[in-house]
Amino acid sequence: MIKLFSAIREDELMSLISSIRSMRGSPVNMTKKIFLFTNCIICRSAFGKVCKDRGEFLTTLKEVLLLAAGFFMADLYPSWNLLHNLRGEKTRMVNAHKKVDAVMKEILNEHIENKAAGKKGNGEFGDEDLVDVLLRVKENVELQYPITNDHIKAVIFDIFLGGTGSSSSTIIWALSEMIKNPNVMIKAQSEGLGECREQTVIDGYTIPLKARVLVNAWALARDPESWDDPENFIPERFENSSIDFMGNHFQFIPFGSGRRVCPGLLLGFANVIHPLAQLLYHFEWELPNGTNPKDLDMTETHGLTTEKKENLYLIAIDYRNNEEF
Ligand code: HEM
Repeated sequence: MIKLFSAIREDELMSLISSIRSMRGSPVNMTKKIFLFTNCIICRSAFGKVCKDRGEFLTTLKEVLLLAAGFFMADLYPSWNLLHNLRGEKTRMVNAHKKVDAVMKEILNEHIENKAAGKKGNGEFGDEDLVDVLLRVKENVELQYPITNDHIKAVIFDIFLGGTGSSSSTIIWALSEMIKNPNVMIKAQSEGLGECREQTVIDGYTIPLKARVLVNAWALARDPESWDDPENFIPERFENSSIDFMGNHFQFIPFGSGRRVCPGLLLGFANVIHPLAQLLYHFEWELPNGTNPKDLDMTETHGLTTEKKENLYLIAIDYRNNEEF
């Protein structure tokens, strides 16, 4: 499946490289470009095409990413109704939900109509896409818990949400770290490139039934007991190391671990590694206005994915203009 989508990745990558090339040395808002890029890959892979009114929908998607994991007083005191809309969060959530639901409904209805008109599948290659498969399962398979259109809309949105920001912010952080650590960039370029089900006691702490447990993956990856010089970007630390990102080594779990491990792990990996390698292969990168890489703002935002707060603007210097992909 991941291989099947490689044609889509290549196509989007080619457009990305050409559009950066066309900027001819002017600053490029890489944050925006890469977010659109990963979203196109996800939409084309899962739903057969990019969605209509994409600009507005992506703004809503960003709002949802922020709202879904922001800090709200009402989470601490859920029975205090007054707190629920203290700073307008509830209104923002309801509005965002309405917009998202309208887009999901449109995707779903289009699939239902195409099916009724006899189309075999809505995938880019004429076969079934994810929504077609879910609709088929809904209609033809006897399930203990039948799925409804609302479930399908929720899955589509999960894919949008899980697949877009996660991959794009990984690329943006990797580019930003490499701008700050030019030796790593040069090296890379020269290489060519839960929820608790039963009461448990862990380490003397009682985890009550149904407690919401959040594993602090950020702290694990920065634990000086597991990592030398953990605050610094030293990708070489993974060379000749048995630790990988598949969820088996608890010092490093960027995709989570266990039964709730990221189901998009392989797709996410493919969506990050190849584009990043191509961006490094085709261009030299500089900060605009002669900014010193050491001064690049690396402030993080709070949200479902940890985005870089300030957009990353870069100047691409085209040094492989005529070479093939
Ligand atoms: C670099 C890219 C990605 C990263 C770093 C990432 C990371 C994660 C993490 C940390 C989780 C939580 C795991 C846990 O709770 O233990 C997760 C869950 C999830 N991810 Fe990803 N992800 C990426 C790409 C994707 C893609 C491409 C998709 C889908 C197309 C996706 C869909 C999901 C979904 C649906 C879940 C929820 C799974 C569940 O709760 O059962 N992710 N991801």
